[in-house]
Amino acid sequence: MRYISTRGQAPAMNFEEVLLAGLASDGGLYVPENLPRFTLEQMQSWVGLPYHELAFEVMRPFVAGSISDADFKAILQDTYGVFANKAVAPLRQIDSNEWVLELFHGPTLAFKDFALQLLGRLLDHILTKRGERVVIMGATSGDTGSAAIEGCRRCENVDIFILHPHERVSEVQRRQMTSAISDNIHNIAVEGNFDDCQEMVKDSFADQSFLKGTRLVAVNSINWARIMAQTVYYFHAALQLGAPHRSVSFSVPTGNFGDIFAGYLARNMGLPINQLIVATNRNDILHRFMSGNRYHKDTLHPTLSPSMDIMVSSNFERLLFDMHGRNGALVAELMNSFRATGQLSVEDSRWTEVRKLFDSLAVDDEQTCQTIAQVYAQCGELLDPHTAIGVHAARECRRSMSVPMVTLGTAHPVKFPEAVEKAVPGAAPQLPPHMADLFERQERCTVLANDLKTVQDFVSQHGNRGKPL
Ligand SMILES: Cc1ncc(COP(=O)(O)O)c(C=O)c1O
Ligand SMILES: N[C@@H](CCOP(=O)(O)O)C(=O)O
Repeated sequence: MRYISTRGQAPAMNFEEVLLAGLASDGGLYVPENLPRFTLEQMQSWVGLPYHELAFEVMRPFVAGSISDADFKAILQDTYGVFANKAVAPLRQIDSNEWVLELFHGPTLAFKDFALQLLGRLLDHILTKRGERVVIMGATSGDTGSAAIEGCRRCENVDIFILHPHERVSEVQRRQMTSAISDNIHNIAVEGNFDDCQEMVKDSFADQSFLKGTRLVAVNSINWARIMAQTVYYFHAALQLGAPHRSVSFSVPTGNFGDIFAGYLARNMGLPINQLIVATNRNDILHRFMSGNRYHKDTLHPTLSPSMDIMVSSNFERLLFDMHGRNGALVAELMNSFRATGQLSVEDSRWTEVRKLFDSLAVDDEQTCQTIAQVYAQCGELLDPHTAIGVHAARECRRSMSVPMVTLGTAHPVKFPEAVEKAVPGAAPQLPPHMADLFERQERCTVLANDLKTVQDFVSQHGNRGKPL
C-alpha cells in the first residue's frame, strides 16, 4: 500500500514511513493511494469475529508490506486485550432501532484509545526495529492527550509533548494527562485555545530545525494510522446489525472530522452505510459547510462538550481531496486561500454530491443537557455531553426509521461531571477503580505563552528524556 499527500507535492510513502511522518512535507495529509474494497462474502465471513480479529482483517491491507501478519496479529491482540469490556466496543440499544456504540471502555475512557493504544504499540515495534528515538508532539482539547500518553507510556524510544489549552479541558481530562509523571512525558498548558495548539503542532512539522535532527511524529488524527484504526468499529457495529446485507447509519460527534472520516472510508471500502451525520456543538464550521457550503472560520465558543471546541477541522482536507477528484494542486490552492481568508466554499455540484451521504446539525448546551436527561429517563444510559450531541443530531436528522441508527459513544460520562450533573442531578458516576485516586495524584505541567518559539524552545530543552536535544 502506498500513501499520497492531499496536496500532491510530497513523496509517496509506505505504511511505516507514513506512521512516522505525521503531516506530509507539502503541508498535506497522507491518504492511501487506493482503498481496499471488501466483497459481501468477505464481510459476511467476519460476522461474529472477536474485535482484534476483525481489526486484523480490516487493517491488514493498509499495513501489509511494513509489518508481518504474525506481528500485526500479536500487536492487535495485545492492544484490544486491555479494554475493560470483553466486547471491546459494546452496542447498547437506547430506543427502537437506535443504538449507542460504547467506545469508552479503553484505559482513558474515550474513543481515542482504539487508535492510540495501537499507535503506541506500532511505534514501539517499528522504532525498536530501527533503533531510533523520536519526539512526539500532539495537540489536545482533552482526550487525545491522555490516550496518547497512555498509549506511548511503555515506548522507550519517545519523548512526548502534549499541548492543551490552559484551563479549557475538564479537571478529569487534565489530571489524566498531568498525573502521568515520567522523564519522557511533558504536558504543556498553552495560554490559548485548541486551534492554537493544533497550529503549533502543524507549524512544527513544517520547520523541524528546533529538533536538531530528531524525527517528529504526530499522534493527532493527521497521522493516517489514527484514522485507519478508527474505521474498524464501523464494521464491528454494522456487522452486528445485519450488514453487509443491510444498511446502517451513523451519527458522529464531530470536531476534527477524523472519526466521521473513518466512517466515510469504511463506506468506500464496501460497508453499506446509508447516512453519516456530522453532529457538532456550537463550534459548527462543519455544520455550516454541510448545510450551506460555507466552511467559514468563526470565533471559538467554550461549551459543555470541550473536546469538540474546535474551530478548524484537520481532516476536512482529506474529504476535500476526494471531493476534488484527488487533485492535490486544487486542494493546495483551496487550503492556501483558506489560510489567508478563513473562508472556503466548493463548486455546487461537488457539495451536492457530498450531501448525498452527509447530514449535519449543531447542538447547543441546553439541547445537550436535555438529551442526557431524556436518554437517562428512557433507558438508564448516562451519556457524556459529546455522545448526547450525537444522539440529538441522530434523532433530528435521521432519514429512515427502518435503517438502524448508531451514535458513536465517544467518551465516558465520568470525564464530564459538570454537564452530567447539570442534566441529571446526583447521577454523576464514580471514577473506575484504575482511576479512583485521580484527584489525589501529583500533577506535573508547564504553562507556556501562546507562542510557537516558546513552545519549540521548551521541546528542544527537554526532548531527550527531559534533557536538551
Ligand atoms: C469525546 C469526543 N467526542 C468527539 C470528538 C470529535 O472527534 P473528531 O475530532 O474525530 O471529529 C472528540 C475529539 O476530537 C472527543 O474527544
Ligand atoms: N478532541 C480531540 C482533539 C484532537 O483531535 P484528534 O482526533 O485530531 O487527535 C482531543 O480530545 O484532543
